[in-house]
Amino acid sequence: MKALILQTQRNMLTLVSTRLLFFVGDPPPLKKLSWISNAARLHTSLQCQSRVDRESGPLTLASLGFRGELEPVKRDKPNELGNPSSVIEVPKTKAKPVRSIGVKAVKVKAPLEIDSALFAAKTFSELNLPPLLIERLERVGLTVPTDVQSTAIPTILQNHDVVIQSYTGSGKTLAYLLPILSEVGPLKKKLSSEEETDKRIGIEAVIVAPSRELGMQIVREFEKILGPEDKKLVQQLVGGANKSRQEEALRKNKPAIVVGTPGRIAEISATGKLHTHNCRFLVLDEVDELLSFNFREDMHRILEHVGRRSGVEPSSSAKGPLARRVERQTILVSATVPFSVTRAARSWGRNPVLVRAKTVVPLESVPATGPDTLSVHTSSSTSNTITQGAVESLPPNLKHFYCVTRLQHKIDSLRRCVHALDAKSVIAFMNHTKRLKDAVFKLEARGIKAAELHGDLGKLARSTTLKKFKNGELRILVTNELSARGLDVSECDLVVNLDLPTDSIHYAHRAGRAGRLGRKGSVVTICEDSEVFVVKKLRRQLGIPIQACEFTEGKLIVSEEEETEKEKTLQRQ
Ligand SMILES: Nc1ncnc2c1ncn2[C@@H]1O[C@H](COP(=O)(O)OP(=O)(O)OP(=O)(O)O)[C@@H](O)[C@H]1O
Repeated sequence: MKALILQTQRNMLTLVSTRLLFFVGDPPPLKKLSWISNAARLHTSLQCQSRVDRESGPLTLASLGFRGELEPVKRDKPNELGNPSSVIEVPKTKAKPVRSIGVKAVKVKAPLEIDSALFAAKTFSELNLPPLLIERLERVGLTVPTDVQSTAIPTILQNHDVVIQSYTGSGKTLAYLLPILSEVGPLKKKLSSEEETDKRIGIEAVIVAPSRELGMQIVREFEKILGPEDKKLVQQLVGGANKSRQEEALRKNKPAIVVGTPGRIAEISATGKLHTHNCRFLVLDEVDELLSFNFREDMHRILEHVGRRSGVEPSSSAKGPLARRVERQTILVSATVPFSVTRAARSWGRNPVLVRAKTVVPLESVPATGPDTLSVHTSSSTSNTITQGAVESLPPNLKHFYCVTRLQHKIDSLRRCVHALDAKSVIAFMNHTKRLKDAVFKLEARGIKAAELHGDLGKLARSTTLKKFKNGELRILVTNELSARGLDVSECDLVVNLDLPTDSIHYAHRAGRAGRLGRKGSVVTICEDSEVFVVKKLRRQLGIPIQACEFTEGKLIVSEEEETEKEKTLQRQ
């Protein structure tokens, strides 16, 4: 009996520890228990290290380490950002202190004062980037940073662990890529000879993305700046590609930066062919997606083997390279930052800060409790708070519509929609992979060049289709959730939901494929009559106008909507 009780207690401890590893989601299913017990053992040692000292003062220019030339400008003069004052007042949050095992109770802080003029850089050269890097940026026509870049770059250069949240297509990739290139590789800042002799070996930056397409896109962004002469500094480690060739390239080229998908990075890391103990930067792009259950095991390996968490001393029992690990800077990026990300960032980083467009706030001033998903089935009383992130993830120039049609007429509605809006480059989202082919067939039969893109296709087919779409050889890309995250096709001017997204976060990421970097774009949801209530719920959750429309005689006609009593009541709740 005693043995049975002891065993039960042990099992319970294992489950509790595992939940704390990622601070997200529901407990894993029983079939994962063997992994869980290993993870729990590891976690027990980590838990002791996870308490980090937090500086108690507010985040100021000085705390970010900026020099005199960036001192605050006069308060009463409008600054270059158009703010009435040069100081951004971050409102006091109403969050209560959080108490959860493994996460330190969070104190609500007084309003912060951060100099916004600092983040109003008009050129990349004002951002303290090395001259060689500026030269390369100019060579490819990049001279003016976006808001999120002018905020994130100096913050990352000051070694802060950061969460970068900014709407889709606002340039988050360069926001972390440039500070990395100013510290790693041939374009970096010139170091003193003393520092230069302290040569590091192995990988210095690991960038993780949830899909091959996004991984490859990030690699291309690096290569664009590095040029043919230095492009071997970066190695892609995406799934679906030849693993032996990737391993060979690691051995031969000795890259300093790797970009890949969690599965492939974890796989090669487990073979001992990827040396990441000296890694200084760990970037999780689309972090909220990477925290999903699908990636847990691989992410766990990556988080444990890439450098050492900031503020955590190597454990006394660690031997060999483990004992000599370099402290890493953790950078988490997404247009949507649910509570799971805030919690994870607090646990993995030292004094992490949240960069949101033109502002920087300590993460501890941001609430970290609440549901992690924005399902359209959540009650409307909670939806207001939980969807704040989704609203901020939408590009301001997008127009949102919905049109009602019968299921069998959806493709016809899509054709009319494309013609009425004269859209040149369209991404149409569906939920079921098997139906994509049929939709493409119907579109082609109507004389529209279209192709399908989904995860069941081979790597070559995926990249060929994407290339054709980017080149303008295809007018409509019919796809599933695979393309909702990170895909950057600057010409895309229309996103169509042929099936409804599951929640407002998915709506936001799908919508964000259009209207990139300040361009105009439209999002049209084609739904059945019985689905209109879901669209209205999304509209309420996101706080954006999604107007009812129809397409008649080649024109988009926006209809006036009468709010029913029932809707008004729902809205008041
Ligand atoms: N400062 C800049 N000047 C000109 N173009 C830029 C600049 N910064 C980024 N871009 C371009 O803007 C496009 C969108 O950038 P990026 O893909 O990084 O956006 P994002 O915020 O990561 O979007 P998502 O959330 O959808 O992943 C890219 O084509 C990129 O090359």
